[in-house]
Amino acid sequence: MPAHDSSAHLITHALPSYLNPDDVGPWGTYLQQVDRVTPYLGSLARWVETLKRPKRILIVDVPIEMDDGSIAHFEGYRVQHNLSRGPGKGGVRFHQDVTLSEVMALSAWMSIKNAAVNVPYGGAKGGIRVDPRKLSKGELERLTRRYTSEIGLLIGPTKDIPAPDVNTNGQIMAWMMDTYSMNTGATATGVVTGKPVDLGGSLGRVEATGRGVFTVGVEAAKLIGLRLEGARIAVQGFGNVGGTAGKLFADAGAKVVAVQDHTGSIYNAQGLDALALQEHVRTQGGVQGFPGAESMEAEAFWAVDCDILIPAALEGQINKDNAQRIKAKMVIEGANGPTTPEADDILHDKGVLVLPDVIANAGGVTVSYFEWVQDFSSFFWSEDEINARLVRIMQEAFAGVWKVAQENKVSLRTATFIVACQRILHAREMRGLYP
Ligand SMILES: NC(=O)C1=CN([C@@H]2O[C@H](COP(=O)(O)OP(=O)(O)OC[C@H]3O[C@@H](n4cnc5c(N)ncnc54)[C@H](O)[C@@H]3O)[C@@H](O)[C@H]2O)C=CC1
Ligand SMILES: O=C(O)CCC(=O)C(=O)O
Repeated sequence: MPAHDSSAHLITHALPSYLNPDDVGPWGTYLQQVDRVTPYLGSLARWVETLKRPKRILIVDVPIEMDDGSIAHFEGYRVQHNLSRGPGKGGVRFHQDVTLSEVMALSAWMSIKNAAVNVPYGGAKGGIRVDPRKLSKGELERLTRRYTSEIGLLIGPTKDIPAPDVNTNGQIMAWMMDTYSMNTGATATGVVTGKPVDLGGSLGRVEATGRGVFTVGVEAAKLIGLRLEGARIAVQGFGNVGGTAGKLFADAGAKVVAVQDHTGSIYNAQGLDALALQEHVRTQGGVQGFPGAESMEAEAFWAVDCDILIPAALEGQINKDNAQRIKAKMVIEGANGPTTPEADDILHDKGVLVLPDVIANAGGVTVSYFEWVQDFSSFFWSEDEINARLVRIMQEAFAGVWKVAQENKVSLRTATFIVACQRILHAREMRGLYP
């Protein structure tokens, strides 16, 4: 039901019909997170409604010719949640379960994340409801190009800059950059990030999100006295984010004991060879059948004996049904929105430290920012320089959030929202409302 301002003011807060305040999916999770931060926003709280309404939502029909000559239609989205701090920024997801509610939530978490690490962007996200594994390479390219043209009125190097997310990669970004450039008549490398290095991509971007997850994990482990040497790690999702994070923790002396992905769940108490597992996933499409591991039931994964749990797949994976069984001392959210608010409370009561997505997985967009800056200046940095700057930004942002959490006696998630929402709403207040 739309909420009306019952006062005598002319202005109402009636919600647009497409926004459901009782959403039980990712958007609902995000709304609850905003409600939790509102008491800490002081006078900026009067602007908080801005965060509950995406600025722009574009829904597009994406028709393509399939290899068999038939015409298939796919539903695509680009949502710009908030543009107060700069152009929209956020990835594009190709997945069979993509919904508008999900893309809205993902775009909102981008606004929070970009403000939390202080990169000069608003938040945006896109997606197509499609299982890309069912498409040929030609169909995938046609889908990507048609989608890029359809959202072409919103994106651009100074307007909104897409990047990879689930099931999208450097090749998809190359097609997006090429399509946008052809449509506008000039090569525009800065229209997307996460491109191949030969096309204006940045060294270190592929590993950046996982490296950021590792960096905040190391910082938090020091703060709670958790030794990484020999620490047992469980990872859900062994793609770009989970695979890199797992490998970096293993390189630091930890043991990756359990991994779950869309093909199955595997376990080895002595530790899995993370590099070999990455290669297995690359060639076999998933963790199933990895030599030297036993398979386990999907539900048993959540109760596995471990010190650190890294959800790095999809939203809502840690919920009221499995949170109680989690044995880890620390959860590092590589995925966006992997923990529901009920599960957050259960983990808090159990004394499990949760490093929230909006800071823990911000390494990807941080190096995307570096890529965008390098594209504008056509001057490219070394990988060492990129990694050093990434680690510094992640460490400083995390230390700031930790301090706010201690001072206000709130979770790291609410602390990150406090820092980020203050930045976003202060920018809104300073810019004002009128052209
Ligand atoms: N790629 C990036 O730079 C960033 C990604 N993220 C988030 O990290 C998460 C993973 O993204 P990527 O690694 O980029 O995607 P990816 O496509 O490389 O990997 C996704 C992984 O999730 C697994 N997965 C999918 N459905 C699953 C299910 N039902 N159960 C268990 N596992 C499942 C897949 O098997 C795969 O291992 C997403 O939530 C994404 O939004 C966050 C920040 C940046
Ligand atoms: O690199 C980017 O611009 C955004 C990556 C992304 O989609 C995310 O952080 O969730």
